[in-house]
Amino acid sequence: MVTSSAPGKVYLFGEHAVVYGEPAVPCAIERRVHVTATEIDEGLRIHANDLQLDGFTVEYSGDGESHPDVDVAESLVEAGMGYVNEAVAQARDAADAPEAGFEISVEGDIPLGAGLGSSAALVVAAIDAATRELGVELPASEIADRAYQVEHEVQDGQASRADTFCSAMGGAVRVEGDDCRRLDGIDTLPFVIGYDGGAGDTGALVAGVRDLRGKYGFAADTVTAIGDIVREGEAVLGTGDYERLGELMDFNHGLLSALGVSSRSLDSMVWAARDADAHGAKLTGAGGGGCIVALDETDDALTALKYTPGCEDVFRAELDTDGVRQE
Ligand SMILES: Nc1ncnc2c1ncn2[C@@H]1O[C@H](COP(=O)(O)OP(=O)(O)O)[C@@H](O)[C@H]1O
Ligand SMILES: C[C@@](O)(CCOP(=O)(O)O)CC(=O)O
Ligand SMILES: [Mg+2]
Repeated sequence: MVTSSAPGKVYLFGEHAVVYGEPAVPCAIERRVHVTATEIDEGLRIHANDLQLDGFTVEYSGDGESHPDVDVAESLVEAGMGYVNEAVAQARDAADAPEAGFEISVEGDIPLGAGLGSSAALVVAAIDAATRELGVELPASEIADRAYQVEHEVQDGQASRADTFCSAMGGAVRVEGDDCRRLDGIDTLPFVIGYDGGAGDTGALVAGVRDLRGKYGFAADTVTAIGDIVREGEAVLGTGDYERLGELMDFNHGLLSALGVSSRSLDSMVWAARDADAHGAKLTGAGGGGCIVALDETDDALTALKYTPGCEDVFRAELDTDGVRQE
């Protein structure tokens, strides 16, 4: 039996645009998914107590064919099983053990579908735990690559390498197409996260941006402009100039909003943080609902968000310099 964990992330800059080859800077946070893998004779049994959908807590176990008997959209359950099925397929492939059976248990403290990268953390931790259980230790870069293949597959060909690379390596990273690297010397950033209790459909939101980008030249220009913000932002990152970083985060949020991926509750949390004098605030991840990230080393944004209607949870998230690890 092996347990591995991997962190979630926030995007300082660049989500969505990264899908079209612009750079992005995601940062790992100290919220993790833990996956325990135990080799069994054959098949796949999955326990995922965290798969909370519309207030239901679901525990399912399946062999990839059967479905749990729960009153939630089958597509959501299939997606949840899909990530684990594909991660296990990658582990079998990496360990050259095509017939290996597994019991997989998943638990974590990252809200699902909220822009904090729970899917990437799940896949990265699952590949690490399952390969180690088979006696194979993969380098983090290979786990990142295999986890990307999984997200790409499960999300219908719509995924960048950003989430999976960040979760595997930890820290602040920079991803531009296939070029993925860790940014050295970034040990701390004062992240405050506001969560509206909701979730966005990553695939549908990415498809919406893709359609707008195809339809209007100015939408394609907006995607390029997000890339410009990232290029400006990465130059500022090492200086610790939170004022400028915040200004760029605000601009990034405006452009994401123009691309149609914000929501009323995300906007209201962003404005609550700004009104409380955070350096800046933006949605993180696919959007539609879920989380915002603000930059504030005081408790002011934290307190303001606590009293913001529509904000269900607020917490400080430390930058996690550790990526995937065995527990
Ligand atoms: N702890 C978990 N247990 C089961 N499934 C999970 C878990 N964490 C993530 N998932 C899967 O990942 C999906 C969320 O991924 P996604 O929509 O990309 O949002 P995000 O990555 O921002 O959380 C969930 O709907 C579920 O299918
Ligand atoms: C919108 C996107 O840039 C990030 C999605 O992040 P999340 O799954 O919502 O945490 C998609 C991607 O990069 O694969
Ligand atoms: Mg995801």
